[in-house]
Amino acid sequence: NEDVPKQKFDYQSDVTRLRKIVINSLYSHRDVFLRELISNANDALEKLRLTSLTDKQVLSGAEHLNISIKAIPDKDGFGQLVITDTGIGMTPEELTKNLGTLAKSGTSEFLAKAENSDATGTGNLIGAFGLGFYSSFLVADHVRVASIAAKSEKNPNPQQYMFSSSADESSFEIYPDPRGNVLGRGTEITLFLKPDALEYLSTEKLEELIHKHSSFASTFPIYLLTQKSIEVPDEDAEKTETEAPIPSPSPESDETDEDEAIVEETIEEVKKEEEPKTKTVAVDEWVQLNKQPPIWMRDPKTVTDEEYELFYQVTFKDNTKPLAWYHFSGDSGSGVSFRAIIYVPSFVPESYWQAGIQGDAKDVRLMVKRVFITNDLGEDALPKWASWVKAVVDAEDLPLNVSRETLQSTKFLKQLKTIITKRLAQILGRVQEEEPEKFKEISAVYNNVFKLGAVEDSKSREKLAALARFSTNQRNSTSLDEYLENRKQGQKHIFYLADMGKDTAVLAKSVFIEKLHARGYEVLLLNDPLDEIFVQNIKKWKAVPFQDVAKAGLKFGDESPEEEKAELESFAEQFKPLLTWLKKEAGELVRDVIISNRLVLSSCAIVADAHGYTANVEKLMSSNTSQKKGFIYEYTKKLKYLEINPRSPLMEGLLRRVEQLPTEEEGRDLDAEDELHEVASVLIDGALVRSGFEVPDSNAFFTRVDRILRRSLGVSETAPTDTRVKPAPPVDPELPSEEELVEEEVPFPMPPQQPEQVKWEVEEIDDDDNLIADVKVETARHDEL
Ligand SMILES: Nc1ncnc2c1ncn2[C@@H]1O[C@H](COP(=O)(O)OP(=O)(O)OP(=O)(O)O)[C@@H](O)[C@H]1O
Repeated sequence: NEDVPKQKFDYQSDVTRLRKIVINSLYSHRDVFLRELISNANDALEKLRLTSLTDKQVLSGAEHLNISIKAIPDKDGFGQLVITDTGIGMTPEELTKNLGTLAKSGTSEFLAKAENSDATGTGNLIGAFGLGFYSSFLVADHVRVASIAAKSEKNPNPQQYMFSSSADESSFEIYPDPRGNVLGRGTEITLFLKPDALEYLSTEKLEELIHKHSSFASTFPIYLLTQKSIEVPDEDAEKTETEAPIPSPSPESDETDEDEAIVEETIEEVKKEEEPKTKTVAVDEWVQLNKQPPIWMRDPKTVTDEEYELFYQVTFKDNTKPLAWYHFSGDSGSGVSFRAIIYVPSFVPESYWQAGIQGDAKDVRLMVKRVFITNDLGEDALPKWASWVKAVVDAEDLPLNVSRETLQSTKFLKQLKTIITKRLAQILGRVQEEEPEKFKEISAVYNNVFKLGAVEDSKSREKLAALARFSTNQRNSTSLDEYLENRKQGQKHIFYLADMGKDTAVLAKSVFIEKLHARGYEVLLLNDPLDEIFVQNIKKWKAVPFQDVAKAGLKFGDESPEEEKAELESFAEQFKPLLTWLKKEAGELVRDVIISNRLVLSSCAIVADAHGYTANVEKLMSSNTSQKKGFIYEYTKKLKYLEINPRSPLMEGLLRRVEQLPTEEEGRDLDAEDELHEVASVLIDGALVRSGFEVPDSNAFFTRVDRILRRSLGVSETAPTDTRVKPAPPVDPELPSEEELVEEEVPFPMPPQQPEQVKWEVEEIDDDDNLIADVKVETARHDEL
């Protein structure tokens, strides 16, 4: 062993940091190591199986595809745990690169968070990050990885190499395995267990862990070496103590029965040769732990909620529980039958909203006859709204050697897109109807996704818009259907007010809805940028059009036109001098000044023309700088009215003052004119602000407000403010030292508690959403396009 030339490598610094976190703060999570190693073994086997579809020679070296786990206690009470797979294996270069560096996205962000949080916090973080191979150091103070890559054209003569590292070293060694190519193909990980981790030598403990966390992790058999006592003839005792071979059947065959046959046969033979004189000996036996067929192949009635959850967590490496799921089988219409489980995760990753409009679905695991093919269905495999979905789909009839490229052009993939989006909308609709409390949790996460989907996906528009929830002036959450149930007689519109970024409590007090609110009408209060886009795309719900209440032309639906007209005309006549004067004062800012029919409390407001921009749309447009410059934008921006409330004492007072202004040139009172000029200016700017618009020059506005305040306080309007300040010190040519730059540490804010799980029973529904009970899954769960 010592003669072999060993090459020493330093770990990449991120790996050193990660190993430190693992070793220092994750004691209570150390069970995860086994799950992580089994998951890596499974990935390696899947890679091998996929490669073998196009290059058969990779299969040489080891006959079967499996994972085996063996505990080896030693005489001093310590011991090793060995996890072996016959997967794709690693070349010495791959050992160095894969195990010595961290190539995950978000690594430094994760490390910084983990280093700043306590053990529990770190535990939560790992679930999202995945420690992978490094979790070995939770239980082992020394790890050895022997690996031999699969034979290929590029590597026709692979050699078995060893990676060796201690938990407390910042370097690792790579060298040819002194035992030679004993593995044939694949990877063997030997954990030299820490003195306080010897519980992992117990087969009961290992069995329990694998059942709990990993029985769904692989479609390949997972074997555990166990010991059982049998009676044997005295002289045969020596023979039976040798280790049994792993009874790996091919995963495509009916493995369960064959396995049992092998074990029983051995016992039978032993029994046949039984002599009267026997003794009890321990024999090694490889027991397959994941004998059940994969979960998606089982009858949904036999799968428990816990099994669905665990399968989700293991398969998609998410330690939170899914909010809902749906398990079904169907026929793609082009003759491909399949089984699938679709999950609604408990969160939408932040990157979802940051990424472009293309739905980059990374978590639809497509299999063909249990063989994993890909989880990359291409960029437009799903509409953006559904691209967060996590699903497994197992197709029966696609050609097995379908490559990713040819796959993308198959009809099946297009149909899969329709199947998944349709089913997803269906699951969500059903939770909404049948489990309102659970739907609340889903809504808290996905409300904007529903709105986005209604805009983007015309096929699912109705279903998704029905799921969207809105705040109103009367309640926190309503669907469009519930809104219509509350519609008043004669009301011909769904009223909404949109102002992105504003709190709904503030919107509820908006000048635009004061009359609607006072009269008891319900108004949707929209404060997300998506909302405006949503209503403009949807336009109507159940034939009732949306009406932006910040626009001219608001109708309640119960007006008597004659009376209203007469009243407005009489006010217009009475306020004519003020309207004319204000129009001159407002200049270019508005098209006209008119008597308002919508104000109750406020004195005035700026209302957009039916074709103009409301404050919200103006904000949306101005965030897009290219649109800002156009002539149409500038023109449309001016399509505004200043509405005044004829019942407001302020307006009445202003009318009187305007009427008192001498019209003749010689009698002009310039001071009074200036003062009124200022009042008008503050009034118009105030109306803009109150209506959500930006004031053209906010400095000038506040200088005027300042002057009016001084006047009302009796302070001199012209007295200057003391504007002296201490000047900055002279230029410093030196950079500040590190001590000078040290800032107070801000503790890392912990994420909120996970929402409670939503249980979902799998039931059969047909395309008209009717429930079909008690029909066998093979025939009943059917998806047709
Ligand atoms: N048993 C194995 N057989 C072949 N390659 C392996 C095996 N275990 C690990 N590797 C390689 O080492 C790399 C690093 O493994 P590690 O577990 O640290 O991260 P990961 O598997 O990529 O991520 P995660 O485990 O979080 O999903 C893997 O991507 C894989 O290429």
